[in-house]
This record gives sequence, C-alpha cells and structure tokens, in this order.
Amino acid sequence: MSDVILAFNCGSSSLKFTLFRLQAHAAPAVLAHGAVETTPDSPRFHAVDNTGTVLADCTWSQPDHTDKTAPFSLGPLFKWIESHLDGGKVVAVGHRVVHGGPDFIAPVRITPDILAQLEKLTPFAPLHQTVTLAPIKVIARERPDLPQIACFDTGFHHTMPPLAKLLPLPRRYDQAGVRRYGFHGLSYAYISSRLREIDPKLAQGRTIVAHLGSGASLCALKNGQSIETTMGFSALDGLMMGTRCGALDPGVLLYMMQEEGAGWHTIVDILYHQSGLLGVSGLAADMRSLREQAKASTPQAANAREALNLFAYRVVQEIGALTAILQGLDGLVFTAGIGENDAALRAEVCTALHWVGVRLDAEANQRHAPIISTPDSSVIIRVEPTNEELMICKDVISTLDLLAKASPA
Ligand SMILES: Nc1ncnc2c1ncn2[C@@H]1O[C@H](COP(=O)(O)OP(=O)(O)O)[C@@H](O)[C@H]1O
Ligand SMILES: CC(=O)OP(=O)(O)O
Ligand SMILES: [Mg+2]
Repeated sequence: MSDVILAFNCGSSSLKFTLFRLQAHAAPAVLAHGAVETTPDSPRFHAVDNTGTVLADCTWSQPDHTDKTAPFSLGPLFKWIESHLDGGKVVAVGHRVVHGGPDFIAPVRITPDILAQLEKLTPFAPLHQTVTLAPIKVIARERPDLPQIACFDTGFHHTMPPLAKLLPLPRRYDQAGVRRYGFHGLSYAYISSRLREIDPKLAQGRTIVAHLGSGASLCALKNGQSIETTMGFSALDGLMMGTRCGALDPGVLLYMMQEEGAGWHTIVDILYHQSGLLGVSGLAADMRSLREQAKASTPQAANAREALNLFAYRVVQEIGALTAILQGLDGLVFTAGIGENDAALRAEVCTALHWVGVRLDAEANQRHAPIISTPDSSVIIRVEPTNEELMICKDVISTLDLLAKASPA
C-alpha cells in the first residue's frame, strides 16, 4: 500500500492541491493535482492526473461552519482522494503558510501551540495568513490524527543580510517584528534547487528570479541564496501585481486617510484588491484577459495597454535595483503564470535590459524554450516552471523523516 502526501498551496480564491506518492529510491510521483474554489458562490472542484486527463470537474455544496476562520469542509476532498488512491493512504499534509514571522524559518509540524503562534502573525499578512491557515484548521477539526506541516513562504529569505531586512523606521518597530521578510520563498527555493540541477555554473552566480503570477516579486540569488527581494514586510510591496499596487509612496496612504477619510478596511481593499493591473486598466486583473482586451481600439483598451506597460516598467525598474545589489547579472529566470507564459512581457523586459548585455532569442522566447537568450548574451535568460507543491512535499518528507518508511518505486 503506497503512502501519499497531500500538498496544499492556498491562494485567496482557491485551494490548489497536489497528491504525491512517496517512493523509496525516486522523487515523489505526482498522482493528481487540482483546486477547490472556496468562494461561497463557486465551490467548484477540479482535478487532473499527471498527464492532464480530467479526473473531476464538478461543484460542491459547502456546509456552513460556525468557525468563520475555517468556514468550509474538506470532507468531500478527502473522500474523493481516498476513492482515487487504489488502496493508498494520505499519511501527511503539507501547507504553504505565507508568513513565518521572525521565528519560523524551517518547516514545522503543526501543533495547537504552533497554530496559535502562526495566528498571532496574522496582522503581518492579514489576508494571506488567514487564508493559508484555514485548511490547517479544517483538517485539524476533521482529521485530527493526520500530521500537518507548515512550510513558510518567508523562510527562504532568512539569508538576506540584516541591512536588507531593516526598515528605516524607529527601532521599536524592528523589535516588534516590523521588518522586511520577503515572500514566494517556496517558489524561489524550488528554482534555486532546479538551477543546481540544470545549470550548476549559473546556480553559483548572480541570478534574478522573476516570480510573476497573480502575486509577483523578484528575488536576487547569489550562489543560490536570497540576498534581496522586492516584497518586504508584506505581500503588498515591490512589483505591481494583478490587484495589488506594489511599492507605494506612504504619502498616498496619508492622502487617502486625510482627504477621503479612509479607514483600515477601505485601505486594505484598495491596496490588495482594487489596484495593480485591475486598478490601472479598470478592466481585469488577469494578464491573459488584459492582453486580449488591449487589442481593441476603445479608450478602455488604451488603459489596458498602459496597465501592461506599467507592469513591465516596474519589473525593469526593480531588476535594475537588484542588479545593483548583486553587482552584476549572470542570469534571469522567468517563472509563475505570467513569467512562464507571457512571451510579450518577457520580450519587453529583455529589450529594456539591453544595457546589461541581455540579448533575447525572439524565436525561442515565442515557444517558451527553457533558454531564451542568444549565445552572445552576457546574461542567460531562462523560462522555468515553478513547483511550490514539490517543495512542500519534500519539506513534509524531511520533517517527518518519511523516506525511511516509503515503499520502492
Ligand atoms: N498564456 C498566458 N499568457 C499570459 N498570461 C498568462 C497565461 N497563463 C496564465 N497567465 C497569467 O498568470 C497569472 C496567474 O499566475 P499564477 O502563477 O497561476 O498565479 P497565482 O498562483 O498567484 O494564482 C494570471 O495573470 C494569468 O493571466
Ligand atoms: C505572497 C503572495 O503574494 O502570494 P500569492 O502570489 O499566492 O498571492
Ligand atoms: Mg502562486
């Protein structure tokens, strides 16, 4: 009977999951992956196997739960998993937890005490932390005997030098944990380990990884370790995103408060949900949809084009800053939904980086090839799919020392 690990990668509107089968002498094998939409109006469940064949596509009615911080059930998901495991058994669950605060760097087994400590970090990432802790609470309620491991999005950036973590505020804020942490660490940890496999020389050099998804950030890697990143204290900082503003003059917040009487809830909603590509275009947060709408000759399409241009401009601007911190650039890796799929964005960014010695192979870029720079480019440009779920699975295996017990492949 095979042991299976369930990895959750929880976002604001969906719970993505991947099921891995443990193998004694091989990498974990993907059995299925999918998503549960947890918004009340669309409790949709979708799953495919490792070849992309659809295994499930249906809606689930969700019973109401009194615990408003974990208001859904994962019973139907576990039932579905168990009916598709051929006698296999889920032995542990790993979760991407967005904020580990100053103390949580390595993955940790969740106990009631650890959960309480993670909840205390909610003010650091009010939306993400609540959302990523919700499935942990649901499973603790519905499957109390199942070991659960928290894997932190902030953990990978603990190697940033102290100066990169310090905010220019009165000292008491740093003492209260108000400092720069960085996010998307599971994605960067995966890309860093992947580079060691596919390009060991580059892995030892100076590389910027561009994780461009709904949330977006850049990470400066030196010899495989994070030395700087564009997100800081919260997942609002840095690049412009789908609905988030990215770095913003704090004077704008003062203006909103003073001139519009905006309170915490209004400001959270504007900065997290109404800004970024959505705010500037007035049309959509989703890059693919915006690219389509930008083709029209309407005034709204002009706004869409400006939103796309600003997105690229911010990426170029922040790559410039990270290149200065790295004191040069050997590699640039594009990853996540936009980074992996949007050839136009990559082309715009690379054209603007001509001064650093970036030379793009336009044909390779169009077909999303693994290497999209020309041989004479002084910077190697790569497109590499991220795999946060595999990192979560590996963290679960090492934390619980599961490999010793795994059956052969
Ligand atoms: N073929 C594509 N071309 C351009 N953008 C794409 C494509 N496929 C996905 N995207 C964009 O990727 C983004 C989502 O990225 P993803 O990494 O899945 O984000 P998240 O995990 O944060 O939800 C969306 O803006 C989506 O439009
Ligand atoms: C930290 C963060 O921004 O995560 P996501 O990209 O999933 O929103
Ligand atoms: Mg993501």
